[in-house]
Amino acid sequence: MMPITFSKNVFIPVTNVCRNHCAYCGFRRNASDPESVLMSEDEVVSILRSGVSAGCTEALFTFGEYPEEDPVFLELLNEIGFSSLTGYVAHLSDIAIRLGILPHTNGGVLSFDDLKQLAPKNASMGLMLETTADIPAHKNCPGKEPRVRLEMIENAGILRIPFTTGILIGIGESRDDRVDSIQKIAALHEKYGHIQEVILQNYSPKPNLSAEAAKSLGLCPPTRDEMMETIVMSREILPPDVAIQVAPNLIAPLDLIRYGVSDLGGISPVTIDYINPEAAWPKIDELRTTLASSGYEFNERLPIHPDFVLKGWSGTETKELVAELADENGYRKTKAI
Ligand SMILES: O=c1nc2n(C[C@H](O)[C@H](O)[C@H](O)CO)c3cc(O)ccc3cc-2c(=O)[nH]1
Ligand SMILES: C[C@H]1O[C@@H](n2cnc3c(N)ncnc32)[C@H](O)[C@@H]1O
Ligand code: MET
Ligand code: SF4
Repeated sequence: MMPITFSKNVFIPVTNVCRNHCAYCGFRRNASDPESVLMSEDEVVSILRSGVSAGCTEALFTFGEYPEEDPVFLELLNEIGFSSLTGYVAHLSDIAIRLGILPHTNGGVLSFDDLKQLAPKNASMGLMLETTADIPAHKNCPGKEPRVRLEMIENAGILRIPFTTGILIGIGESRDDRVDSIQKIAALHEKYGHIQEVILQNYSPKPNLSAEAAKSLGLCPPTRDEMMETIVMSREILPPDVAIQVAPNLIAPLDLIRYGVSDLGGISPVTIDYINPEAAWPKIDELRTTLASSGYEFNERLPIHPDFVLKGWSGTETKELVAELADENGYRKTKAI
């Protein structure tokens, strides 16, 4: 039986400033908001060090998309010596690699040149397609245009970046839209072979939007049955080498496995899920015990999936560290005691 996989990560929310205004997002802030954040190098280093001490292999750099479009943010970035957020994230990635933890960047849409700059410093990267439908929740979100997202996923293929994408379920899309989104991902994978996993993420309501407002925008958390149906549909469309991931802090994963879920994503013993801060991480040992009682092995992987480790696809500057952290099958090497 195929093992269920996960990675041990630390979440680094470099900035919550973002040019998009996704209605479902509780993470985003305006640059002028007192709660807006641009993490300092010292803050990032301290999280990276805690991650390394806890045995994590993944530094998940997640942030708002092109916040530099706001002059207030650009000023803050300039003050710390950078002219682009990509430049700053590249610098932080260098530090992560030096400390012994592998970058996986998901900061929304990036231009071809920005992707090219970050690719060598990342074990893998990600961008959720979200949906190919034109939905009210994506009003005022230039970076959530399906065309723009599909183009970046294609660019990642051209650059041979091991890639994570997926769809967000319950944001106003129809069943047919879900099928269309998964078909578009499958078509890109057929062309480039770079999709390592597809996340089926259930929309989870945030306190900054009233239930009424959410409803009027078409936002509605999917039922468990809808999730199962989407897993079955995705498993039929995607080739078997693409893993299907659900987030174990957003949905109980056990009985979803027999429908096709094979990965539980990044789980952190150190940081919270800054995108879904209300949803605590399950304990890795408890998950392992529950899975074992149903006959499943729970194997730790790196942010880059085993097949891609074996194919040697990780960013050039991460290769040495990947070789150090992976075993001969591409999984996380069990540490010598
Ligand atoms: O903790 C989270 N991790 C998220 N991750 C991280 C993910 O769980 C793992 O880090 C990847 O499987 C790589 O190991 C994402 C990664 C992507 O590339 C794209 C989207 C996401 C979304 C989330 C998320 O909402 N919360
Ligand atoms: C990083 C990814 O997090 C997802 N994301 C953003 N907001 C929410 C939410 N309320 N519930 C679940 N997932 C969310 C999006 O799919 C984004 O691309
Ligand atoms: N801003 C990026 C995106 O939506 C990643 C983080 S979302 C909270 O794609
Ligand atoms: S989901 Fe990502 S792109 Fe959308 S507003 Fe939030 S941070 Fe920005």
